Amino acid sequence: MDKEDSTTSELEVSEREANTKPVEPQLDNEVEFQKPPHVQKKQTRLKFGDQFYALLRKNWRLQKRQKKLNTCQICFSVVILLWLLVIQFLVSKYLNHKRDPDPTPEPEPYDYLSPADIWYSDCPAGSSEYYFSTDFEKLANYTVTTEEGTDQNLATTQYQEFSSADSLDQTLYDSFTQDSFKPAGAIHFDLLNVTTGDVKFSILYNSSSTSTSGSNDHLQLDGETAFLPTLLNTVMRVLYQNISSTSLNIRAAFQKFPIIEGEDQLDIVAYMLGTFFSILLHFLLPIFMMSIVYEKQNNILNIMKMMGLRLRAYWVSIYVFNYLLYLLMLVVFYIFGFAFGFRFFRKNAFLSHFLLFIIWGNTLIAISFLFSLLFKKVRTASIFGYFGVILLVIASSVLFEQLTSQDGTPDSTVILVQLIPSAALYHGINILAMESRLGHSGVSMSDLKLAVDKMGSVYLILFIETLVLFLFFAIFQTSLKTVFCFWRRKSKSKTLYFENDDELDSEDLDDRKNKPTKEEPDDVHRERLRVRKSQDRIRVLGLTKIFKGNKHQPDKVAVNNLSLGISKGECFGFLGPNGAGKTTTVSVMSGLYAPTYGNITVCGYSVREDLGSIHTISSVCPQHDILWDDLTGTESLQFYARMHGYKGAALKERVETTLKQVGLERDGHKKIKEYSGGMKRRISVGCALICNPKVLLLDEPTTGLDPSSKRQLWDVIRETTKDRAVLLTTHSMEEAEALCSRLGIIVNGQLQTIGETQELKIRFGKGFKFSFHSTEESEAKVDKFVRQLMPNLQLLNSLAGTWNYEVSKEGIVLSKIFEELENHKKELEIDDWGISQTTLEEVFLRITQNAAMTN
Ligand SMILES: Nc1ncnc2c1ncn2[C@@H]1O[C@H](COP(=O)(O)OP(=O)(O)OP(=O)(O)O)[C@@H](O)[C@H]1O
Repeated sequence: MDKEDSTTSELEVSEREANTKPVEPQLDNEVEFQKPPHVQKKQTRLKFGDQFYALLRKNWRLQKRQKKLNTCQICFSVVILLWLLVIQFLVSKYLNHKRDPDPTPEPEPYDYLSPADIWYSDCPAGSSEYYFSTDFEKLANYTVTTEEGTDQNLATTQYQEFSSADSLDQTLYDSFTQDSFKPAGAIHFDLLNVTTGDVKFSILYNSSSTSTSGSNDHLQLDGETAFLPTLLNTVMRVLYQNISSTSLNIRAAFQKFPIIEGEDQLDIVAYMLGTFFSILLHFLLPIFMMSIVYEKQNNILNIMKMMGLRLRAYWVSIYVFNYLLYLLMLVVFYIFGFAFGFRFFRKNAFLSHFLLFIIWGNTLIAISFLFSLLFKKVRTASIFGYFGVILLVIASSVLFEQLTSQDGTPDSTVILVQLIPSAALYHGINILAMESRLGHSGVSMSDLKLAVDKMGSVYLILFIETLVLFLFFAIFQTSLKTVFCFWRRKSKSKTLYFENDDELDSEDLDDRKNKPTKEEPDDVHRERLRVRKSQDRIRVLGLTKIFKGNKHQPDKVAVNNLSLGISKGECFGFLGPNGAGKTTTVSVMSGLYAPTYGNITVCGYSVREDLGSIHTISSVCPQHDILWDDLTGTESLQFYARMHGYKGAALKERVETTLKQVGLERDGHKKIKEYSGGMKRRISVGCALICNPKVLLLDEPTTGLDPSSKRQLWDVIRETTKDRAVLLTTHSMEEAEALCSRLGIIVNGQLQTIGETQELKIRFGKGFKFSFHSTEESEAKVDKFVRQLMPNLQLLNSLAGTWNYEVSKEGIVLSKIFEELENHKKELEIDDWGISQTTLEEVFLRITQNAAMTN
């Protein structure tokens, strides 16, 4: 088995084992890492299922709290359906008219017909069924000669004959009142004299439809009569060819079929459904987009990634959750659609529209995923979403109608327009609306061939489009990035990335493109060499992070060849001015960014290869509070705990412990938006602590806190440092002094110094600060006295009787100074005096100023 295979199978086994318990790292030994990182057994990753479940619960909770939006969602469907109902009602009331029954409509006046009027050479041979009211059967046996001269028998046309005109009329009338077969037309002979050539007949036609199946309910007056030529042509051919008299005397009249009682309605709603249902079914698009963009805008997605979120779990959970929302909307849509009695729902087979809507739900989510990549702000996404949806629906329906309204529009054009998914949806709804409008019986799934002919292409097109949209999204979201990273790693790993630390020696540094631009300080260099051989929990090994620039901006080297190590039980203070590269280092450590060069190992796992393992043992508290306003403190903690595999009693206990740890046990039930700034900071630290990490990254955890909250949080950090490696970035020297055993100061991405706090003060402080306060008259005297006492004294400032000096360490004997000053205090009229060591703040300022001067 090769290395890759063995790693995979071990990973699978450990994932299976971890099914029943939260992911707990097993690394807490005295000697933590026996082997070089790249050959260690991989730690299990956070599980997809746990993350999926945590995300689903979180989304559900947030959705439940959006009461206004939920009500709006439900109401919108109902309002649209009600609106259509009102339109139909108004049209019925004011535009439709009642139809009185007429079982025997009067024929129009008879007229003489000449052959030129009735001879249709291209008339198809009729295969429809016709009714005849007289003894016409004998004519059927005569042959008909077509234009081309081939013989055609009238017998191919089915017919039924009746003994009288009345019985024919009655049968036709009944065929409309009962659900029986409906003929296309009938001939009612008043006179048929074969010998004299006198013929008089009425042609009865069903003006409601050209086909026999189209007039189930009642007759309509606007139908076409395309079948007439067939009928008439057949009869006339027979007459001309078989009546023996040379002078034909034909009189014919048209007569409508009998009319049954009813209403002639204009089914205006059927023509509006395409657009209105489309709007309704697009309505969730902006909501889907906004929820995705919200997490992007507030950096929540990035932080979740830093906390170990697997992108696949994230997108699958959004997909499933949004689809459930869509189904919920569909249920409301169906309930009211059926309740309001829309023909669309009643007449078409359920499967015909359900299938369309089910596929469209997927298409909608795919569109929302893709569009959400375009926006960074919720506001822009919502404006674009709402206006865009209406524009999209109207434009696609107008475009579809314009390009396909002509008779004989080629299929290719219809398919081409449907490349816009909204146009395909519009087309599908329109087909079903037209098939179920008044006078039509809807699409029936029992005639599968017909159903597939009508709707098959729409389903197929939407289905393919959905797959393509998801594919595009996957490419834009991940694949390209993965391919790019893989290619970069391949091409650079040889020279820039050292898998085995033993390969690194000082010469390697010079080989690197990111070699130090100037001689690096001794302490920094010593740390670089130390960390290579160390077993520290965090090992930063020659890390360089370069952000790619663009046309207007050059590349930005945020971190430059940084090496440092942090061991268990150590809280390392990472100091530096704004933009120094602290957050970038933390981000690389937690996997948000890949290192450009160099590497970081956490408990032996490399950020380049074992990020999944790193996320099970490390946690980060970001610089800004990234929490969901509508979740409570407890729910926020539950979310991160679930992501790390905690369930049931273990979850409850862990959340309670953490709430207590950060001093929020009484406020867990409050929503985050009701928290003060300090409480938010504490819950953020809680979110980082909830998974009991081996390595804790705290990025300015106390920024913006009042002194008392700050001290409370310090206690939490101090307590938690005991069995963890903690990296703390801060701008507060007081905080660094209170919490950190070692400090590193970074400026412009380069580590300037590293060491223990006290050591740095001694090293970088010029010595001591001396100050005194005296009466105005004696100031000069005291100044002269102290200058004699401490020859290296340098006046910093004098203000309102207080004089401040700096004095170097050389030649200073503190006990002698104390003695002399106390002895002469009264005589010199000194009210107060003091001597103190240089503060960390001064060290920091000195180092950053030096760095600025040398750069
Ligand atoms: N995604 C990014 N793209 C481009 N440049 C970036 C990006 N993130 C950070 N930078 C740049 O990298 C440099 C280091 O930024 P970083 O946020 O790490 O500094 P910092 O020390 O954390 O500062 P602060 O104390 O203000 O948080 C800055 O110049 C910043 O503008």
